[in-house]
Amino acid sequence: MRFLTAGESHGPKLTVIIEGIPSNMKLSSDMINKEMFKRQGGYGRGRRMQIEKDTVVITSGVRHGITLGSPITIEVINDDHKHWLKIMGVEEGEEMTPDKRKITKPRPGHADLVGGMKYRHRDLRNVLERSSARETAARVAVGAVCKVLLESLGISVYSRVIEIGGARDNGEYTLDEIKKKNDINDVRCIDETVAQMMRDKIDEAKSNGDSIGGEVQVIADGVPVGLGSYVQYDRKLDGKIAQSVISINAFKAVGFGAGYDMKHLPGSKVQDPISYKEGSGYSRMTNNLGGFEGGMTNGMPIIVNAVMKPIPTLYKPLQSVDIDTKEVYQASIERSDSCAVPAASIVCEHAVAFELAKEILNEFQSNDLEQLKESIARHRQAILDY
Ligand SMILES: Cc1cc2nc3c(=O)[nH]c(=O)nc-3n(C[C@H](O)[C@H](O)[C@H](O)COP(=O)(O)O)c2cc1C
Ligand SMILES: C=C(O[C@@H]1CC(C(=O)O)=C[C@@H](OP(=O)(O)O)[C@H]1O)C(=O)O
Repeated sequence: MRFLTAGESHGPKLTVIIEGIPSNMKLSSDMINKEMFKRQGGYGRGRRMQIEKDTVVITSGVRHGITLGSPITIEVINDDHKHWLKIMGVEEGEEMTPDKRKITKPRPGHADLVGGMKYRHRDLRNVLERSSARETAARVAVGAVCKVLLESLGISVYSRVIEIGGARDNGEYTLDEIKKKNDINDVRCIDETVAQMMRDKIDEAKSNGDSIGGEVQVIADGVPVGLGSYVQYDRKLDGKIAQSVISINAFKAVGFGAGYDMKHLPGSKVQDPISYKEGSGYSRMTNNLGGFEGGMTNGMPIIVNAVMKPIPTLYKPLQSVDIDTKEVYQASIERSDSCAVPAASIVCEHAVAFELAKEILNEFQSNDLEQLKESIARHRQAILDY
């Protein structure tokens, strides 16, 4: 399975083509929209999210609510586009007046300056339009399709926010609690007291003209044993997931299970002892490794923790240099998110869902959904019998 997204942040729409989803799977725009809605929300987002109503249109690969096995095309309209017609210059006969409208002031922490140098753009809007995290809406649409597939195979993927700007939810929860409570509030944090501390941190950053980041957690449950492989570096599934997560705008660190804490723990507190029970087979007595051994899933829930940096665009000006005049200036802005960690946790969840679905479709016969289910059921049985 593969996908490609296209579209500028303030262009008419985002488009994504997904190839490789099996035939005969139920799929509707509503199934995707419920995930899109979750990404759009979240405490700390800026005015843009009040303009957009992220709903998808499926324009290929589905008939009468059933996938055909052919490429699925999904479109997400940018409602904000109507305010940017002249600047985007996509209207028939619409002339650009580059001198007035071009962006020559790169924002620190964005792709602006390096992107301009690399693609030889003197108008940095040509970089920022595509480097914007608007693209993550398309990635959630893909992940939503993957989640429908995974659910039909008994695999659930969900996420929550663990920390924002130092306010951390250290609660120990069962998988069931996390699954049930992962959408309880606008910061996606299970502990209500910590959730309020997170909102306060966001408000504080905003009123200081600053921004904050945080940490999210994605969990995947019901994953078959043995996805990924130790035999070649680029077949290790934890590596693929890490790449996918770090490719999300502003994600700077990723860990599995005890992750970053492993640096100060002894081996006896990190490796997960193996147990065996007639009828349910092998298991691990703990899950410090987050469901991976040797780049392969070991049957324990996959636990991915990831850190998002603070939003780079700040109301409090940061120094930069104009690429035309070479003059130093203080970058200021009109609108931006001050924290997008809750929204980004949804993006992360969908990135992991994509990697899992892709790996499964790679590993098992999968032209048609029933064929895939049978193939996975046989595999699960063989693992039990081992
Ligand atoms: C959901 C989401 C929303 C974001 N919103 C903004 C924003 O409003 N303003 C901003 O400057 N950066 C925002 N970002 C982060 C930038 O897109 C990102 O930092 C930038 O493209 C540079 O990429 P890098 O941080 O991965 O190097 C957002 C990221 C995500 C995931
Ligand atoms: C549009 C989205 O996020 C945008 C990501 C973003 C950035 O620089 O990454 C900047 C902001 O856009 P604008 O400059 O239009 O206000 C965010 O709103 C979205 O998440 O759908």
